[in-house]
Amino acid sequence: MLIVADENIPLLDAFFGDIGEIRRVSGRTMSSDDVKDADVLLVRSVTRVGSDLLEGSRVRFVGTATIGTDHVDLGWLEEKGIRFSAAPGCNANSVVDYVLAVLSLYAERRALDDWSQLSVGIVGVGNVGGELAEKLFRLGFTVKLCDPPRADREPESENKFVGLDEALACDVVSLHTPLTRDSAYQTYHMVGEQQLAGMNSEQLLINSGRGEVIDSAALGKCLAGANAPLVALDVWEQEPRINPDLVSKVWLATPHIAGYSLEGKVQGTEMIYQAACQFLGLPTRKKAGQFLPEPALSKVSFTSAADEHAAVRIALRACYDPRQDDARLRNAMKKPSVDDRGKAFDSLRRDYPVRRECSSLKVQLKGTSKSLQDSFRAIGFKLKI
Ligand SMILES: NC(=O)c1ccc[n+]([C@@H]2O[C@H](COP(=O)([O-])OP(=O)(O)OC[C@H]3O[C@@H](n4cnc5c(N)ncnc54)[C@H](O)[C@@H]3O)[C@@H](O)[C@H]2O)c1
Ligand SMILES: O=C(O)[C@H](O)[C@H](O)COP(=O)(O)O
Repeated sequence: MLIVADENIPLLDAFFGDIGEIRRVSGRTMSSDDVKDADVLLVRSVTRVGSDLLEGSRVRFVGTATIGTDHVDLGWLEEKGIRFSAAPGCNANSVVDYVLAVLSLYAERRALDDWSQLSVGIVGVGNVGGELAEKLFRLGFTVKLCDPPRADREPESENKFVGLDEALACDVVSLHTPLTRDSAYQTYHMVGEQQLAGMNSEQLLINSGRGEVIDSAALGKCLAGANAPLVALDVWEQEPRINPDLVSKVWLATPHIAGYSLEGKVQGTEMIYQAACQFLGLPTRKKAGQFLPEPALSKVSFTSAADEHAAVRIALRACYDPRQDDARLRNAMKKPSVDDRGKAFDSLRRDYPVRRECSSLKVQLKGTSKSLQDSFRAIGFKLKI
């Protein structure tokens, strides 16, 4: 059996080595020639999967080790009887760590001692947005949830959801929808000129869903004005050839790595391994946990944290600080040509340093209050008291 796989999928040999021969190819440039003899195709989000790639091939199973599926022509696969599986939720905790770290920096920028004074509008309340909401509720934030598909599906939860306008009026707005172009709830350019015009310089807009959910031309114009919101973008239109001018205008710019924790990536591989085994009628013998090493930073200690809010922010950013990724991306954007900048964007992602989730860090607390302990737990840290 031939398995053609994106070379950036971690632990291919460990999970798939005894199932078939593995051919690694570049996900970004994968061609129909690369896959024509394959039985199984394993991708991440940078490979467009549909008739152009697969017509005439032997592929019977396609797995994407990602949450998003906008790169896959699901209708065509179904029509051709090709089994498909994604990895829902695999890196949700990683994205939530990213958003919380951004929030902590924003609270400092606004000189807020207590970050939970901020209201947060979450647009798209699925695996990522739902996990974020849960953590923010536990931390005491005011949270507004916007998810029209769920609001329509769950009429009993009448007061649970708000409209987009109400979510966009919060201090912080975080986008977590899939990219869709042909549904009643289309998200392509969902945040455009009109929505941005309603925001102001006291607000923060975060996008770690898909770049095309924001109209970046409208965003560029808005950011040239005096009353624009602060913006943190992890995802961009036209990746990897993103607009350097937009990078220079946003507050935090990262190269689509919000979901790039080691846990998130390995769980993505594990989930498509499980689905492939089920399709092939094979037993599943391997688990992500077998392959996750002890984190290099496994413990931080606080003895009587005088400033409890600062303690939470310190621990959070000991795990993940988006400013390092921001600096790397800004540096990559100094390359003179579009091609070189695109390559640099992809290199930052391919050579991404090992990053562990907050849940991998043990926080040792001595003489600290119950409310501080609750905050650490809400974020997902393990506690030693
Ligand atoms: N930056 C990253 O590294 C990264 C990592 C993981 C996922 N993502 C992106 O985030 C997206 C969301 O991930 P998820 O795991 O929460 O997906 P999910 O499918 O679990 O949830 C998405 C939610 O968005 C809602 N939604 C759909 N259309 C909407 C609309 N028009 N307005 C408001 N809500 C709408 C859906 O009803 C659903 O509840 C993924 O599709 C992916 O594109 C990015
Ligand atoms: O959809 C996802 O899971 C994320 O966007 C994921 O982190 C994308 O990573 P990539 O496939 O581009 O490596």
